[in-house]
Amino acid sequence: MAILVVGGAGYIGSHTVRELEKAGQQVWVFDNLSQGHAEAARGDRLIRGDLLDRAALDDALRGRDIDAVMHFAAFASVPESVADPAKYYRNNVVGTLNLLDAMLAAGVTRIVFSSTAAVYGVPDVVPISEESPTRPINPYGFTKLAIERALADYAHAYGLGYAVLRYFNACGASSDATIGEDHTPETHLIPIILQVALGQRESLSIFGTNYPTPDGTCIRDYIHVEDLADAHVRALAKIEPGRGLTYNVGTGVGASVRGVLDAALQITGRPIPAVEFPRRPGDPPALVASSDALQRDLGWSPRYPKIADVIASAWKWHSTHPNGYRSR
Ligand SMILES: NC(=O)c1ccc[n+]([C@@H]2O[C@H](COP(=O)([O-])OP(=O)(O)OC[C@H]3O[C@@H](n4cnc5c(N)ncnc54)[C@H](O)[C@@H]3O)[C@@H](O)[C@H]2O)c1
Ligand SMILES: O=c1ccn([C@@H]2O[C@H](COP(=O)(O)OP(=O)(O)O[C@H]3O[C@H](CO)[C@@H](O)[C@H](O)[C@H]3O)[C@@H](O)[C@H]2O)c(=O)[nH]1
Repeated sequence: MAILVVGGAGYIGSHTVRELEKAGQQVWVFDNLSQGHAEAARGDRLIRGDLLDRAALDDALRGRDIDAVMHFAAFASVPESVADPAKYYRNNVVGTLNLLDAMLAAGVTRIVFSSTAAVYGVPDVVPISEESPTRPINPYGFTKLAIERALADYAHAYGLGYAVLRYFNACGASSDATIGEDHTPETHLIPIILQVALGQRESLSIFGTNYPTPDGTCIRDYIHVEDLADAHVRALAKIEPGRGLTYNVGTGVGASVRGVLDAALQITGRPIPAVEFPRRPGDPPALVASSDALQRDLGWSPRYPKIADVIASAWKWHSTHPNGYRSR
């Protein structure tokens, strides 16, 4: 198959490109490099373009016999979406509708879409199954839920086939540590903790210590980026025209902010000072996935179920690339 990976120069997209190539697929990357890195994408297969530019999308999809799209391109920071929702609705919703329309015009009928645990808001029950109510508590989550709805309607009306993957917290790096996480500015917990361990930041700010969790800090389900990539390859193979699949992707095990910090202290053997701060707007107390459906239907299981292994993988990348892709 020929697959257009939109946002394929970014963190999760670039790892999925590798997994697709391992599976023998022909891959093209479409990315505006606003967050992504040319070094993370296959140079000769990188098409520089923007989701908001319909002509660029038409060009990318036509003439390459594209069979399917994997769509990673979005803005993805919860606090930023609270501060600047317009930026999120424009890129994540308008941009994606542009892509769907370009796909229909080019006769491309299969898409895997990066959704998020943020569609659940504050869940009634943890672990969260796909049937849990979707009630986002931040604009980022609403942008992803809006596209989930559009995909269902496009499937019904136009015969689009899709898989929605609701990722929990992506982390880690490729097993050979040649590609990994490099966001500017970095907002994610694990890279920030490792930057403190490397002496690049003075301390970790712990956002909220009075949540209704055992140690008072937020709990998240940290899913390794290669496990996410594997889920994409499996989901793509199951897509059928006019039908939609929706799966959570997580380990089923939660780790608190303090728990992640303790594991990082052990793995790095370095001092990691931490300072307590008030809660960050838009953060639910606990998000942990039930991925039973993904395991049952697609035969998927996480290769990195333990937080210590995830942090060790991230540490291998960050300690060998202290300045991300600029370290080369
Ligand atoms: N990182 C996580 O923990 C996480 C969790 C759940 C869902 N997601 C979703 O997964 C996807 C990928 O996340 P990531 O962490 O790899 O992010 P990322 O920022 O590393 O990758 C996104 C890529 O999309 C590109 N992009 C953004 N807007 C674009 C546009 N208008 N036109 C063309 N390219 C554009 C960026 O340059 C970047 O390369 C996102 O959709 C995100 O919402 C991420
Ligand atoms: O310096 C920091 C950074 C984060 N946190 C906390 O650590 C947890 C994880 O935060 P972060 O790594 O920023 O991820 P989330 O806000 O949980 O969001 C990620 O995970 C979501 C799915 O759960 C995705 O949708 C988002 O795109 C992705 O950024 C949260 O409780 C934060 O409050 C801190 O205490 N200090």
